[in-house]
Amino acid sequence: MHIAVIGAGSWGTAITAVLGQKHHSVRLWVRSPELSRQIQVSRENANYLPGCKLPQSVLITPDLKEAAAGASLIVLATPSHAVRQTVAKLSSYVSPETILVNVAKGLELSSLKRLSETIVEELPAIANQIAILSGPNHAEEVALAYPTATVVAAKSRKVAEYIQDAFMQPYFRVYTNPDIIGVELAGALKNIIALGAGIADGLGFGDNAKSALMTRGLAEIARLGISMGANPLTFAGLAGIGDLIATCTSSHSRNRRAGLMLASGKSVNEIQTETSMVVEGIRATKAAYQLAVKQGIDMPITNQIYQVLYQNKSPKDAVFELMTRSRTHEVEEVALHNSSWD
Ligand SMILES: NC(=O)C1=CN([C@@H]2O[C@H](COP(=O)(O)OP(=O)(O)OC[C@H]3O[C@@H](n4cnc5c(N)ncnc54)[C@H](O)[C@@H]3O)[C@@H](O)[C@H]2O)C=CC1
Ligand SMILES: O=C(CO)COP(=O)(O)O
Repeated sequence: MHIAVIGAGSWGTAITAVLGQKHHSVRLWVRSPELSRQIQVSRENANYLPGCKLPQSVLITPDLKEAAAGASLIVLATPSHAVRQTVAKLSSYVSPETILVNVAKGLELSSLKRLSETIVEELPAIANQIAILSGPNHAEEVALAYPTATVVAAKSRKVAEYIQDAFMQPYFRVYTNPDIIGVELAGALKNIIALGAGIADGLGFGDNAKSALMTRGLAEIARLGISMGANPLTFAGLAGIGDLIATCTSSHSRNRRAGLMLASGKSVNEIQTETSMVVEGIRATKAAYQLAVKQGIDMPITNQIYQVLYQNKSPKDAVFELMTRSRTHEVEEVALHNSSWD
């Protein structure tokens, strides 16, 4: 099996280590020729994941053709904003048998499409071989071979199981799920709530606030997801609550860290300038805000974070507005009709 990993940020590098320990033919595409040379020599990506040694067998290259041509499995590990353009460049190296798994978490801002939808548009010939891998997976911990679990979602069970087998390691356990919509939306939208978790921590709130934010955050993620065709149970799984717990509580989370910076009064521009790594939640908040309007779905936390990011609202005012909204039920009206109070 020849595997290409496209993108050498933290996650692409950690995934290359996982796959390189198991497979002989793994190629890593690095956008910057200079960084590619450095990794080739040191076997380590000092810019994005220092300390993670890549096996000698892994080929490191800045040449997309050399990485991807002839690959039976392509792992797409760029940030979400680069997915469409990267896939378009890959199209000449994809064969009718190629399987592609996207590991970026986000939405396309210009179209509000899920990333798998944009990939299918660019690679219609392999539409049924496109999958998503998502879950509570910080690259820093995967690099240390700490026990980790994740989910691969694909239309076809055969494709999902092919990817499951390719990735499975004693420290990296992969589950399958046919719900691409749910897995993909859960991964993209949890980053918004992670910004909120950072804000809550930065303002000095306690466990009650964090717990309420995560629980009600998941409720609005699920509400939007279900309106778009997701399976509600996916949000109770690794890609849903699992990823939300990891990202809202971890010191590794870039989105949570960005939330801390927002609480300290920094603007979005300042945060993006000071952070060399991608903070997906900043774009995801704008996309989800627009999607919620389009779908007619109430997403109060997303709405407040949107105002903090893009309309200069103070985090404290956002918290006050969330806490003093008009009273509501915990469970959706439609579900209340099926439950048992009188
Ligand atoms: N870091 C992590 O632990 C995890 C990250 N992810 C997701 O994986 C995706 C990639 O994240 P990271 O590897 O963490 O990013 P990173 O911030 O560590 O690195 C970003 C990488 O993207 C490259 N890049 C930036 N703009 C590009 C463009 N226009 N075209 C091609 N490449 C470009 C950079 O050169 C760099 O290699 C994100 O969607 C992230 O949410 C998912 C799970 C875990
Ligand atoms: O999705 C991720 C880990 O699963 C990465 O995003 P954060 O760094 O914000 O947690």
